[in-house]
Amino acid sequence: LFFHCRRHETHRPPGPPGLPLLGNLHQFDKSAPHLHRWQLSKQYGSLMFLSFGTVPTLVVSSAKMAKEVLENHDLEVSSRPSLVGRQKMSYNGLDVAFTPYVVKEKLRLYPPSPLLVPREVTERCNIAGYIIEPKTLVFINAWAIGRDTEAWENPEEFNPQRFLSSFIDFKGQDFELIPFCAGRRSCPGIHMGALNVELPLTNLLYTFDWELPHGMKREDIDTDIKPGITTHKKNELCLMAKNLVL
Ligand code: HEM
Repeated sequence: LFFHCRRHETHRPPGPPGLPLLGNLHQFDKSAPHLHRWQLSKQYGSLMFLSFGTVPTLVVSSAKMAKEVLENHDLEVSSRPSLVGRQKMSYNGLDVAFTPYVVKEKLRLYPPSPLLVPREVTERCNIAGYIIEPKTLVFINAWAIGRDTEAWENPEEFNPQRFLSSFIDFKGQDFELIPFCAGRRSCPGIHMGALNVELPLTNLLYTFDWELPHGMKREDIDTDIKPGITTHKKNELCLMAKNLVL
């Protein structure tokens, strides 16, 4: 078994060294895994190898590599590990502001599921020259891809206007914006999900004028998120609804 593992190690993408049996589990940051893996990917590259105990894991952190995995290797990387079967998805997008551009910008910077839903490799495949073995878990880090400096200008800036002069959409064709992922296992509820964000939000904004509570300034609004599989605001945003438009 030892030699078997060593032989495959030479074909693996780069990644932080791990401990015997534990792999990289001891380095696992439960509170913000997408941030931790994004930081690691800056050191080890946008196709990075981790071991969670005995489970081999790939982390994809750039638009280019997401295209390679989800388009060129869509078939081999389209299974699901059984552990995620009952994960709940969140459709709460009510912390975003107006118009589809803003929805897109929100989905870029705060994807509802930052590490998307893990996949499992079923067939041995070559990704970017590396040999990836069956049973490897694949995480596509949508959080990192939304901040990919090769794909986005000033990626950390919340600037919905960037979509006014661009055709980039979240339908799974443009790999720099994949909150619903892409390929044959992408979200079948994409249209319902997007409408559930856009319609309530549009109605709320059309019907009321909104103000910050007395004494609160724009700069006081924080965008921190709670640790978890899906994105929830850490601190609630309280707004005052005024002037009902009849
Ligand atoms: C803003 C709302 C939503 C977001 C961001 C979202 C995101 C996702 C993501 C990232 C995946 C994994 C896709 C992949 O691995 O390629 C997924 C899968 C899935 N989603 Fe959604 N989703 C949303 C709403 C919905 C809704 C409204 C439904 C159903 C009415 C739905 C049903 C599903 C199902 C059944 C899968 C599993 C598909 C498969 O494994 O083949 N989603 N979703």
